[in-house]
Amino acid sequence: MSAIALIAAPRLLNVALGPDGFLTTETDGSRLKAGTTWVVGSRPADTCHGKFRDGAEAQDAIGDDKGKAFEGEDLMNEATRIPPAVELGASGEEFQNLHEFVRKARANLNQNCWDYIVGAAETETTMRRNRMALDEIAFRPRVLRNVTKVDPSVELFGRKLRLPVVLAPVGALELFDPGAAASVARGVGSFGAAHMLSSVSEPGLEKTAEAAPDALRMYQLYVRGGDAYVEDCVNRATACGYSAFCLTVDTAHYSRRERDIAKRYVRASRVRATGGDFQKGLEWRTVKLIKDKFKIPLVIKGIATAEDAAIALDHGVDWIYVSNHGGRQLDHGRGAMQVLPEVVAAVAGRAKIMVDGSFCRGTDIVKAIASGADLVGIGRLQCWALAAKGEAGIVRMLELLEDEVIRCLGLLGLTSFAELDKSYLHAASPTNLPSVFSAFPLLEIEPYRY
Ligand SMILES: Cc1cc2nc3c(=O)[nH]c(=O)nc-3n(C[C@H](O)[C@H](O)[C@H](O)COP(=O)(O)O)c2cc1C
Repeated sequence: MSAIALIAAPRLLNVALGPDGFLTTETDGSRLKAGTTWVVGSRPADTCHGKFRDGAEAQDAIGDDKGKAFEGEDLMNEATRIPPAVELGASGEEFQNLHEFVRKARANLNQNCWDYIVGAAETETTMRRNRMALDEIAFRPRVLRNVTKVDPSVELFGRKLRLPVVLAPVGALELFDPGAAASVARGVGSFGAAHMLSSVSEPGLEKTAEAAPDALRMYQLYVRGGDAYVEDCVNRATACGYSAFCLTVDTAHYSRRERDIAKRYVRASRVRATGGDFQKGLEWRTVKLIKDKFKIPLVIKGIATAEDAAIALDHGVDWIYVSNHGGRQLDHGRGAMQVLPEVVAAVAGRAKIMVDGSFCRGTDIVKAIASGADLVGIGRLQCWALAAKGEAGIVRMLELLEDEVIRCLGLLGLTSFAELDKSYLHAASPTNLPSVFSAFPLLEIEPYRY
């Protein structure tokens, strides 16, 4: 029996899924009464797989069987699908808003690890433009449409994802959690989103695959060796069941991270890094080599112009990843959401598109998909969630993003991403100054300077 949380008015009960498919209270084993509202975390009653270790199993148990399981009990009538007001803020979950991960991460991390997450290149202008570009988009909602049931899932790589979200490649995740990328991949797998493993994060390609064999995993490489090295990496990724191979191409030179320089601090993994000249010397020839020799879908991460998107298409690249590395590489670049429209136009449906850069809220994800992206990368927010609560933090972060996305789509008058397009967006003036935290106005982080 799998336990989930039940809210009946303000009383919190534990309920379990019995072998007959009915939900029963754990205290006395009685079946739930008609009209009882139950939720898992902050999510509506009919998407309760988040609490289960194995999302697929739970979806089978509850999602698919719900007609039979709840017939006669009237639990799944239209009225009870909508979570009650008491659910938000009273579900017993430790993290109820996304900004709570940031606050907890700040408390858990030392200054060097904290700066590694929040910092960017030089004046950190590109990073702030990422946020500004998102804030410069407003919604045009439609009303009086039945949005009782909103499904934010999408199909990619031949499988269903609960959200169009990939946890972006992040190096040195071991600074935030001992399980590092394995914890992230497991969390992503149990939730049902996608993960991209960085070649410079522990525990590495094979061990991360072993930790989350069923998760939708992609592998991102910094090219720090010759052709044989690249080919070996593609072979290993393919053998370990990664669904795509990614080259990050916006890191020809490592940027000036002035927070670190000011402290005279160099991260241990940077001291150990070798092969920087291969990164500097990288050319389209390597893209051609991979496409000519291998079948695995290829992602190019760090595309920032329509011109380079077009060259990538000429090389048969499968995914264009619009990114400026979270503003951590070239300073004074454009915000990712300023770049996305010209890339979408150049690609014209001939490849899939990922985008990242300051995506921290459900509304951000909806804006990207409305603008033509297929998958949205989450960078810093992933680090904060991992530093706050490890694997469980990753799952909870995704649950909260899902909750925000469902509410956003519903309030736009939409029941799925398939119905979303640019007509739901409008140019707008931002209302606040952008910063690495400005998606979370309730957050107070003690200011500091170097
Ligand atoms: C701490 C940290 C480490 C990162 N390491 C990598 C990496 O190893 N490879 C890579 O392609 N991108 C790396 N990135 C960039 C992310 O993949 C992503 O492009 C960026 O974080 C998105 O912006 P956001 O953090 O504002 O969401 C890193 C980002 C952060 C915050």
